[in-house]
Parts: sequence; structure tokens; C-alpha cells
Amino acid sequence: MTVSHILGYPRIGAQRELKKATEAYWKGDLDRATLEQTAKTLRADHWQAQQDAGLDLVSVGDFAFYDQVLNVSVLLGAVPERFNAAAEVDQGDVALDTAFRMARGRAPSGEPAAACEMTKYFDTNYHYLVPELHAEQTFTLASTRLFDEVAEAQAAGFTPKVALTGPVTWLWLGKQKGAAFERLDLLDRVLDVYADVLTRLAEQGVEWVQLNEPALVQDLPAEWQQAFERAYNRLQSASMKILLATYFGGLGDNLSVATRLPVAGLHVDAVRAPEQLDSVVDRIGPHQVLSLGVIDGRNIWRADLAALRERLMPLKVRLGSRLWLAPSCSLLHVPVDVNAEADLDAELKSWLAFARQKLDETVTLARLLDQRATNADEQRLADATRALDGRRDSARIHQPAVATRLAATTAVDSQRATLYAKRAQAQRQALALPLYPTTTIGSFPQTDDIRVARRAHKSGELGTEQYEMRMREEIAYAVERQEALDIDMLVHGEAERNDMVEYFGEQLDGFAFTRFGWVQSYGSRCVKPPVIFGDVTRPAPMTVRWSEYAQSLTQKPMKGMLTGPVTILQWSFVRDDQPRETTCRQIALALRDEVVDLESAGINAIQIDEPALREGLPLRQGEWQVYLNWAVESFRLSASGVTDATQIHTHMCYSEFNDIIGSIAALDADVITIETSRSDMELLNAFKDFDYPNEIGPGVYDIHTPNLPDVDWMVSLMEKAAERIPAERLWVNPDCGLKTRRWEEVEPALANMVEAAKTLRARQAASQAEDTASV
Ligand SMILES: CN1c2c(nc(N)[nH]c2=O)NC[C@@H]1CNc1ccc(C(=O)N[C@@H](CCC(=O)N[C@@H](CCC(=O)N[C@@H](CCC(=O)O)C(=O)O)C(=O)O)C(=O)O)cc1
Ligand SMILES: N[C@@H](CCS)C(=O)O
Ligand SMILES: [Zn+2]
Repeated sequence: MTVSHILGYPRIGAQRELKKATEAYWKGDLDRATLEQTAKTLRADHWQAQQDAGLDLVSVGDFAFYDQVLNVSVLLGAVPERFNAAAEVDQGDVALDTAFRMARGRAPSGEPAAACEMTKYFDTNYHYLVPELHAEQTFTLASTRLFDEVAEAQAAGFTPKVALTGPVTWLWLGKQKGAAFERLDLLDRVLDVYADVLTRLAEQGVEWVQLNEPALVQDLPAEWQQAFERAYNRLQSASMKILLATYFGGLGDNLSVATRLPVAGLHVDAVRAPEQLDSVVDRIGPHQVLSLGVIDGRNIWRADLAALRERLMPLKVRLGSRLWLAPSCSLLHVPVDVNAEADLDAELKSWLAFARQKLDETVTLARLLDQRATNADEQRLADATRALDGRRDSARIHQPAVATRLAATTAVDSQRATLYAKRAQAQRQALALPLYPTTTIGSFPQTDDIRVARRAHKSGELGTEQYEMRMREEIAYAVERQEALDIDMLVHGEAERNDMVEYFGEQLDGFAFTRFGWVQSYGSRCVKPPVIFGDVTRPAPMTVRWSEYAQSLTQKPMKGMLTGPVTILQWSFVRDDQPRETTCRQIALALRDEVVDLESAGINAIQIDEPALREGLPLRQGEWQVYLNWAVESFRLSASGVTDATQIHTHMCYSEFNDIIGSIAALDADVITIETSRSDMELLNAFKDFDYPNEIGPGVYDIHTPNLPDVDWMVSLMEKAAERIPAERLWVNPDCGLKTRRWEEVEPALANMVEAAKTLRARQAASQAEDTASV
């Protein structure tokens, strides 16, 4: 029999129950027992859904109040000292509030402390909390939560397979702190605790533990490859079967490492890397299970069950009951249930499968391979084939004019008419900005009031005209505040946007959007990625009326605000019937029209955000350049339709930029605002070494903390920046948008920022006066 299972299920809840309960708990509106009860109910519902669908095992250990990597840090007792939790660690019972303080710096109980760093999980839009590692670190089994959840599942009659980030990937994702050392030196200490965990799970009667090791799909130094052997030799035991799970790509040069490990089973991604199947099957040990990730865990398209059955049948014949089937990765990265989408048109809906539907697809496929398909399975197979045929032939997907326009674009279209140095002169004249001009990244606080108005508008309670008036009031308020703060280049504040990608998705043809298609982005925060199903066009201007109105309220330059083509692509569910680069260029052309319209409406500076440019990089370095070429070209295509005097800005944040600095320069944006404050301007070394030619606004304060940034500190940061980049090419701005902050925090922070810029100007004027006097 073919075992069917999943690597993990979305934990946030079909109605975002976990988000709502957790946020209420943080606010003090819900007690801990009720929060725990909500979580317990969700876990039970999710296990029930897996069992009802017919899966052979249910996934335990995929639940987290905040993040699954943080869960392992807590399990291992890797709680940084500043959280004052040594006693909790020693007692083997780290409190939930301690984990929340690690994640967010504060919790209903305990002293606030600087939160742990958060960063993107591989190439996803999910963020994990970075384990902090230091040379003297010790580890101990410091939480019983995992074991409690196993007991909970067993008591409810489920057969659990436990899922956990594996030891090598946990270290791989960690960051060394303090004195220099190699984090791999900690491996043996980490393994001692993993061994205890496995022993304890075996005592509970757990048969299978899935250790997630996606690090194996990346380029690994030799010592990290060897670490896998060391780790899994140490962890092998007679009483516990380990399923080593790899996903998000192929094993590539780690193939022999992975297939030599003494584990009972291996899971590989057959969606991202179908080409690896035959070589994996050839190398897998004669008694090992091979779990094939055949249902796409990263996208929402319905699976082609007939084609999969045909492809998998020979493997079934070879592997027999050693073949397992699963989605490619955890279903954390897709929304919960397409059936909740009552407003989505029936044809489009029939093309989609969310987490709930992917359970059914996995089970049906397993039963088809076993020749034990039920009538319902046969029906599902027929429905899938019909839907896919319909999708392939659908007139709504292809718009010939889009292909024609794309084919007619040439290299000239992705180039500004003149070089930066010449454009800069025209822009200086048009914009008349002071030295060290101040600006912000785009969004101002998304207050409850704004969201309530939007909700009322969506439900029909508030008419479009009234809603637009409300948004205009917000824009006017943001402009007035910025004027009072004496900021030099203003923004309209993005009040009208639910999200920087969803907002554009709602207005572009070729995109569909959902009502409940939430996916966890970090902690309790979710995003609702639009679905790109067809050729992309812009039926009407999307932002022009807001920017035009905002500009009418001030003499200062108003910056237009768009999300760039790569970020829209990266944060959407993208059609799988044409190359991603083609879809990206289509989006770029739609945005190009918007950029040109903004210019015609009198907007002299336009920011095209690309925070996801780095995240889109393939996980293997060998594939980077091809991606960067089309990503950069798409950005330039969107930006290059304007005259010299129009200043193009871009913005990037919370990514590792050093290794793509050449591509950032190739964007040829006149100004880039970039997150740097947490790295103490070190990032600018890369810009200096590269001789970055255009203007830069290195973020001078971290918008994720409510703490007030100090004027002197910002001045000193900018002085460090000026050692690397000439002052006349520097801007002063925060790290990122201010939508998650409150006005009470934003105003004093920006007042200090403006004061810092004025101090810098005064110092520059004084030093110039001194130079003149000494000549
Ligand atoms: C910059 N970031 C972004 C990423 N990805 C994106 N797609 N967008 C981003 O901005 N990736 C990297 C980072 C991640 N950062 C964040 C930061 C903040 C959030 C966030 O606050 N998410 C909100 C949801 C935002 C939103 O869409 N709000 C809606 C209201 C939604 C709502 O609650 N609706 C009602 C129902 C309405 C109805 O249809 O009837 C409800 O459910 O009750 C809005 O403003 O209109 C969050 O709350 O999680 C995300 C990522
Ligand atoms: N313009 C956006 C960029 C976020 S990365 C904002 O300010 O929120
Ligand atoms: Zn940002």
C-alpha cells in the first residue's frame, strides 16, 4: 500500500483563528488558557481533516504559536541570556511568554528585551526567527510542548508522524554571535538533545519522525555535507524511524550525501525537481522508504492526477510499499480551503487546490497507484482532467495583444534615455531638494479606523464615494503631518492599500483575488497573495488619482508609490503554464504604463518597491544570473518610460544584499532606499566597494521597534554613510514603511530624523565655510 502523508498543515486556521486569539492575548484581551484551548481545537481540527481525507499519518509538531524554527530553539533551550529564562530552561519548561518575547521583544509577562532577528525562510515569503548561537552555548531539553502535542493527538485516536526542523538545518539557519567560532562546532551538543527527543518520542510510541533538512537543496560547503553524515549516524536508532525531508528544490550535488544517510526514509521534492526522481530511485537503499513530494506545496494549481499516475506507476512497480506520496513541502505556504471562496468564479475555482484539497489529491493519487480507487477518487480524477483541459483552452488566459506588445519590446525600452549623471542634473533642477533630503518609504500607520472603513466598503455598508473620501482624509492628514515635520519629499501614505501586492492584484487583469486565502508571513501576520492566472494588463490607472490628490495639497515633491514587477510576481501565486520571466515582463509593462501616467499627472518622483528581488533568487547560486538578468530587465522595463527629470526611486529591505550589489546597480534607479540601520551601515561597504554610482537612502532607524530613535545616533550613522558614499548622493529615511506602527510612535521618530538631517546639513555648511576660509 502507498502511504500518503503531508509534511505540515497551515496552523493559522481557516478563519485566522490563531492570529486573532494570539493578538488578543498579546493585548491582554484573552487569557492564556483560552489561547491554549484555541490552539488545541485548531490542532484537533487539522488532524481530523487529515484523517477524514484518508491520509495514513497525521502531522504533529507542525503547530507553532509563532514559528516552527523558534519552537526548536526553545526545545533545545537555545534562549538568549537577555530573556532571563535560565531557570525555565533548567526546569525543562520554557514559558510561552518567553517564546513570545524572543519573537517580538515583549509579551504579557516578563521584561521586554530586543527580539531575535527574523528573516526569510529559504525562497519563501515566510519569515523565521534566527537561532542565536555562541561559542559557549549549551543545550538541554527545555520544553515539553512537542511531547504534549503527541500525547494530545494519540489521546484523540490519531496516528502521529512528528515533524521537526532537523539539527543540521537548524544550525544552518542560525547566526553566530559574539567571539568568532564555527557554528558547526555546536553540532554534537545539539545532537545530544535531538537524541533525547527521539528517545522520548519512541517511548511515547511514535514510529516515524520527519526531520526537515531543506538545507540539502542548497550549495553546501564540504564540512556541512559531512555534518549530515555525523548527525544521522549519531541519531540512528532501532526504536525510531527517521524520514529525512528535503524540499524547495533538488538534491543536486548533495544527492549521494542524502541517499547514503542511515535513515529509514527520504522525502524529495518532485515538483520543483522532477528530474531527480530516477537518480534518487536508483540510489535509495533497498529497505528505505522514498516519499515523493508530487503535489505542489508552494502553489495553488490543481494537480494533473492523470499525468502523475502515469509518471508514478513505473516507480510504484519498482518500489512497492516503499513508495510514499505527499505534497512537495509543508502546506504552510498555501491557503487553507478553496471551498470557502464563495465569490470566486466557478471556472477559476475549478482550477485551484488549497491545503484542504491537496490532502484529497495526495490520497486519491495513492489509491489510484494501488488500484484501490473509490468512486470518489475516479470522480476526482475525471474532474481534475476536465478542469485542466478547460484551463489550457480557456480564452480568458491568453490575450494576444499582450504577447504582441511583449514581442515588440527591445533593449531600448528597458533603458533610460540618458545616464544617471545627466538625469541627476535635470532632477536637481526639477526637485530643488536640500543636501541630505529626507523622505519616508511610503506607508503611514494602517490604523484600525482605516481597516474598519475598508471592511465596511467591502461589505457594501460604505459606498465607494464615501470610502474614497475617507481615504482622501487620511492622505490629507499624512501630508499635513509630513509638512509639519518638514520632510522634503512626501508620500501619500498608502492608506488605500490593504497590502502592497494584493492592492495591485485587485486592479490588474489576469489576476484573481480571494477572500480567505490567507498565508502566514510571520508570527500572527498574514498575507493574501493574488492568483495570476492569465496574461496581465492594466485596464485603468491604479494609483494616479491618489498621488495627484496628494500632490495637490503641497508644494513639496510628492513621491508616487508602486510595487515593482518582481515583488508582485514573488508575492503572488504565479501561473505555471509559462515561464515566470514572461509573467514578470507582462507585469512590468502594465506598471510602465502606470509610471508614465503618474509622470503625466505631474508626479516628479516615483518609487518602485522591490523588497522581494533578493528573495526571488534561486536557492542554487549557479542559477542566479539567469534570474537576475530577467528580474533587472523587468524592473527597468517598468521604470524607463519617463523623461530625465523624473526621478525613479526603488526600495529594498530585510535581505542580504552584498552578493547582488551588481544587479542592484544595474536597476539604474536614481535613488535606492535600503534597510541598513541594524547592520550599522556595514552594508554600505558593498556599495562603496562596488563604486555604486547613484543616490542612496540608507535607513537610519528600524521601523520594527517602537523605541524612539536618537538624533545623535542617526547623525553618526549618516556620518558613517558619508565616509562611504559622497554626501551629495545620500538621503535620510527610515528602514521601511511605517504601516505597522502607530502615529504616536511615528511622529517623534520622524521629527528626530529630520533634526538629524538638519544637523548634518549644518555640519556640512560649517566644514565648507572652514575650507573656504582656509583657502
Ligand atoms: C513587507 N512585507 C510584505 C510581504 N508580503 C506582502 N504580500 N506584503 C507585505 O507588505 N512580505 C514581507 C513583509 C511581511 N510583512 C508584513 C507586514 C504586515 C502584514 C500585515 O499586517 N498583515 C495583515 C493583513 C493585511 C491586510 O490585508 N489587511 C486588510 C484587512 C484584512 C482583514 O482583516 N479583513 C477582514 C475581512 C474583510 C472582508 O473581506 O470582509 C477580516 O478578516 O476580518 C486591509 O487592510 O484591508 C494581518 O492582519 O495579518 C503582513 C506582512
Ligand atoms: N512602500 C512600502 C514598502 C514596504 S517594503 C511601504 O512603505 O510599506
Ligand atoms: Zn520595506
